[in-house]
Amino acid sequence: MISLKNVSKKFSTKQGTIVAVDDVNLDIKKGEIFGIIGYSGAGKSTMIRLLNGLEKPTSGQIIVNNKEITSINEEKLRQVRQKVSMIFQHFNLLWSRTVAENISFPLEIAGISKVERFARVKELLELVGLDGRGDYYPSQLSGGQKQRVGIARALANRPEVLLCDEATSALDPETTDSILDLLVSINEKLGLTIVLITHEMQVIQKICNRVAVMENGLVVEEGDVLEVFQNPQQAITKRFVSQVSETNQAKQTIQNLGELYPNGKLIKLVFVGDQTEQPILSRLIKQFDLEVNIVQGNISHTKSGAYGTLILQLDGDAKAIDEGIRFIHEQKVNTEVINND
Ligand SMILES: Nc1ncnc2c1ncn2[C@@H]1O[C@H](COP(=O)(O)OP(=O)(O)OP(=O)(O)O)[C@@H](O)[C@H]1O
Repeated sequence: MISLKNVSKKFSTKQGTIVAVDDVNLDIKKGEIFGIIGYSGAGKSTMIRLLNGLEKPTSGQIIVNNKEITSINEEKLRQVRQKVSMIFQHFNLLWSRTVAENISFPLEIAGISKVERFARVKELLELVGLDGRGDYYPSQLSGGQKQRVGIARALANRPEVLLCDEATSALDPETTDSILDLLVSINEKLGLTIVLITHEMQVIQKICNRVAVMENGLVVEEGDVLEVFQNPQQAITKRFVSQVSETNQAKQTIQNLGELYPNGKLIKLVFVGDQTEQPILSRLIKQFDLEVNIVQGNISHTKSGAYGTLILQLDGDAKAIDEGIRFIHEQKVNTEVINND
């Protein structure tokens, strides 16, 4: 659906050249929800602007829907862009127009007749859960409802790709969840390809099939969300994953336990899918002469399956601890010793 081949984007500034996107290769498949995560300045906005043709790459190729958008003329680019829509962090609604008129706006530009526009707006209001709100003004709506208008407007011309630019960053957690649910439902109902940029791993965890992690313009890690959660490779990815799997309180507990039990070992187990149902812990306690304290445990649900972490403190003699850890390894559970103190 979308392919980036050795794409770089450089900006010349008074301070010198900034490489906002650095030799990126990506393939985004039709119908998937693909997330791009990174901290501020990583290059996410530039990436999304490259995908909708608002920026031209300094080098490399971008293929959207079988069209190489870096070399086509303005007219052809406009045709491709009609199939690529976007929603924004601050909604970008027209405040002097009603909800229905906002949604209708791209249809007017496309020259759709009034009767057809009316029918399509009605359909879209239902799709995004805003039935009966067509005559409201944006200022009369909550943040989540404003984003629903943004989504309806973006879908008006039946795009094939929806780009989401930090679409839930201005919303509270509960509203974020409802907007993410809506994105999943339209992805499934309409077969729409969704590309989102975010700095929140919760968003990736909840709705994405695959993720690319960006740092300093580079895609430093990419893969299936469940795999990335299970086995993050880069330091930055580990930080993002821990945003979801470890609370600050638990980090504090780990530190405290490290001080309280200087001879023990703290280990983190990562379970995926069926492993979350195995009685590994009870077998560990029965088979080895170990004191086992549970420091923290949770199960997160990603779009592709369950993922759980369990932090244990193992106390006993060094041999028993090593054997216990070896036993867990043998169960093919990803194990990491957090401290050796
Ligand atoms: N038009 C521009 N001119 C000069 N530098 C730019 C321009 N656009 C982006 N940059 C620089 O490119 C780098 C990447 O910026 P970008 O906005 O893509 O990152 P980001 O990950 O989206 O961060 P944020 O979430 O803060 O927007 C930054 O160093 C930024 O200052």
